[in-house]
Amino acid sequence: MVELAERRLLLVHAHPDDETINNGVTMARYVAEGAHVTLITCTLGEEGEVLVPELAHLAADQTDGLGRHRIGELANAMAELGVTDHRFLGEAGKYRDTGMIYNDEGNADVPPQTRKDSFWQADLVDAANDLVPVIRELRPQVLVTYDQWGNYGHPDHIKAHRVAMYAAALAAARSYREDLGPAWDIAKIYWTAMAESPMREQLRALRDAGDTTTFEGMDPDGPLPPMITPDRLIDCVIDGEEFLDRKMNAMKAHATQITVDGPFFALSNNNGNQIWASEPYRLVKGTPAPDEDGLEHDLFAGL
Ligand SMILES: CC(=O)N[C@H]1[C@@H](O[C@@H]2[C@H](O)[C@H](O)[C@@H](O)[C@H](O)[C@H]2O)O[C@H](CO)[C@@H](O)[C@@H]1O
Ligand SMILES: [Zn+2]
Repeated sequence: MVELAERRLLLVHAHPDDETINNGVTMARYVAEGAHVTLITCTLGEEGEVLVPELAHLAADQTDGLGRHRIGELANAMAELGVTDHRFLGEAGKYRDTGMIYNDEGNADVPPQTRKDSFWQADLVDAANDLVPVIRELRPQVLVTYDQWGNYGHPDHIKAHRVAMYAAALAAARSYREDLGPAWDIAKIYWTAMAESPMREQLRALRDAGDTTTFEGMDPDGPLPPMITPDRLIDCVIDGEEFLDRKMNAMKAHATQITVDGPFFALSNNNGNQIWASEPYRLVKGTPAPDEDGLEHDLFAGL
């Protein structure tokens, strides 16, 4: 078993706010347990919406200052979670937020009007070469990123997945780019996920409470969108009620993106603690080491 102090976790996300939404409890828990937690964020989120009226001028089609502003939001969110090592891929602003241009099931046919400096347009090898030295420097035992569809089809999420998975393979190749540091093979790779039954439970709670707008159109007993993973495909669940407050405060730090009356908080207002205090994962590389319930409850299990 890897000693607590020696445990190193690397997370690769597309925009500021994704890390907290998907893995806030996980990050806070491992920091509290003494692991080294590193977040790589691939873009500044320049094309995001601005939910704070007084900051509307920051929008991409106005002063285009949102990306710089979200650096501060991310720093505040990381302070809430206790994460001290958070970096931008390459450097802050190197890869620009592509914008919300949905892909059907991750097909890479994003419309040509995507900006040339967008993350989606970045050369995959060049972007991976910005991550390989970080992997070889940190030598993490565990990597977390999105699935092949970026979990919900956003092109920056899909690209972050591709860069993370490709960089993990390149970093492990002894003969690849010795100038980028000694090879390092990450033992376990997980894709962050949203599990079916907790989502159905929360949808039921919301609908029972009369909320028909949050996750509009999703029926607790009907078909769910592809972003929701069937329970049988979940390998690990990180629970942490004791870290939920930190996660919710970190979500609030991303004020231009997440409002307390929006869907992310609606569930917490309606007994949604379970959904936000429980973070599911799919193990895509490494040997599973499940507990008696058939699930892992530690990303470092078996190491
Ligand atoms: C969670 C996440 O990935 N957020 C992205 C996403 O934001 C969405 C986008 O602004 C869309 O226009 C809104 O309707 C939706 O509510 C938002 O979640 O895409 C942004 C632009 O690429 C990105 O900055 C943001 O971080
Ligand atoms: Zn995102």
